[in-house]
Amino acid sequence: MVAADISKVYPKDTEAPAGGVDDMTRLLYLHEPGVLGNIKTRYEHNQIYTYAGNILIAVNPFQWSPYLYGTHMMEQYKDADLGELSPHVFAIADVAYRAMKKEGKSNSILVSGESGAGKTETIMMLMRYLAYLGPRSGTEGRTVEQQVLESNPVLEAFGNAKTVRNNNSSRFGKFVEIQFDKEGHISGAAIRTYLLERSRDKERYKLGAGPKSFHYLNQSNCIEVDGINDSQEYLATRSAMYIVGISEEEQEAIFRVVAAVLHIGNIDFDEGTEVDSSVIKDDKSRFHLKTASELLMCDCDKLEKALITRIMVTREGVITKTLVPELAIVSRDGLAKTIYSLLFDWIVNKINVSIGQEANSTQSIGVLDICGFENFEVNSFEQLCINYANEKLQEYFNQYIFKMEQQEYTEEEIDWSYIDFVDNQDVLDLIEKKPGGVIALLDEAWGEGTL
Ligand SMILES: Nc1ncnc2c1ncn2[C@@H]1O[C@H](COP(=O)(O)OP(=O)(O)OP(=O)(O)O)[C@@H](O)[C@H]1O
Repeated sequence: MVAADISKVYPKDTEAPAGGVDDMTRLLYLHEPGVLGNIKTRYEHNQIYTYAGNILIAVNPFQWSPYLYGTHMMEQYKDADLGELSPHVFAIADVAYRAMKKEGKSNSILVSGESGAGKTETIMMLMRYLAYLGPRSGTEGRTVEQQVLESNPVLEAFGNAKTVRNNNSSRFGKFVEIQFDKEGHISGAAIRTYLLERSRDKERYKLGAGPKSFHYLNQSNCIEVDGINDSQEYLATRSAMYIVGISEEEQEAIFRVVAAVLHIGNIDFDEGTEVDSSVIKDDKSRFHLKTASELLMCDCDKLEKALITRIMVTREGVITKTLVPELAIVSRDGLAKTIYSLLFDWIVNKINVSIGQEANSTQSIGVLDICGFENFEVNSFEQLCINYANEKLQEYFNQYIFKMEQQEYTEEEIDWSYIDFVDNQDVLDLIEKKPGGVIALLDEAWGEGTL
């Protein structure tokens, strides 16, 4: 028996159906325990999807159910109104597709959730269903949906990493735009990526010493992952690269760049003889510097200079400043990250050329895959960017779901009780508002050369 203050107890709907309700708006009491309880009840009845109005909540079942996503299911959801059948990801795609056709306007579906929640799988289902609704007309061979799906292994090979939560976690945001012609048939697709997390936990590329010997790979002490066979993954990546049209020569260049990034990470510095300066630490570091420059086909001396100095543009003119070893490391890591993300952008561009983007497309359905909020023990600039992006999405959600709806009720003089929601305007002001906002402070630090 527990004694509790009545004001702190949430009421329970004693007459709620045993299997829960398929739309949260039908809950008698709409509070957090009620919402979570409903999701749990449904999950126990093998229902992983639940609506909250026109938003779909999905619980990752971690077990495959072919029945749930088969052609038979697709046939049922085609042209069915939202809410007519059990909640399903196909229903969301169907609404977006029909609205696009009816209004002749593009639509977007936002898929959000924390790492491992099932975003990537959900997006695959959305694409399969859209390809089912509007197959590309008059073309032979692979469908756009197939091509977009085939590009996944390549994107994953360069954009994913193992995290504590997910062995194959996407470390980038993705916006897949499926383009349609006037008849509603798929006419092309484009993949846009953003917010790539660039921090990453063999003889031709001088990688003989193995992953343990590379600073960028040995930080986590996790070199092998159960159930993942690196040589098989490598072969799969190579064949996926051929499929998306990356030639043998280009693949060779890609691996050269990746190897160069690893070698750059192993260049260490010592204090130089001049004040606030640094030099390449020893022969080992010099070997990595030389190998990196060979792989990148650039001048070794110029690469060295780029690492241990910084060029600053001031009102008085351009100044070359030497860097202390700690700052040379920052500059080294910055260079490695930039090279890696440019490589990733290049690969994405290559994939888009191969899929065939329609330049004059007027209607499309975009599917946005974005990591949910992140809060690690040590958070970096990348977490700030991800969390800021999520705050912006939350603002959009608040704007559309709460503020506008409530405004409409007021205007139409409908009797309603105000729903309390957490307005995140303060957080956004903190980041955006000038002066004093985080962005303004970062700008200033950048200008002064302290960043
Ligand atoms: N609808 C589903 N049915 C069955 N299994 C699923 C489903 N959704 C996700 N999973 C399982 O959960 C795993 C993680 O899902 P997924 O990779 O889609 O997560 P994510 O949200 O994209 O993660 P991250 O943000 O870290 O990339 C998948 O590899 C798959 O095994």
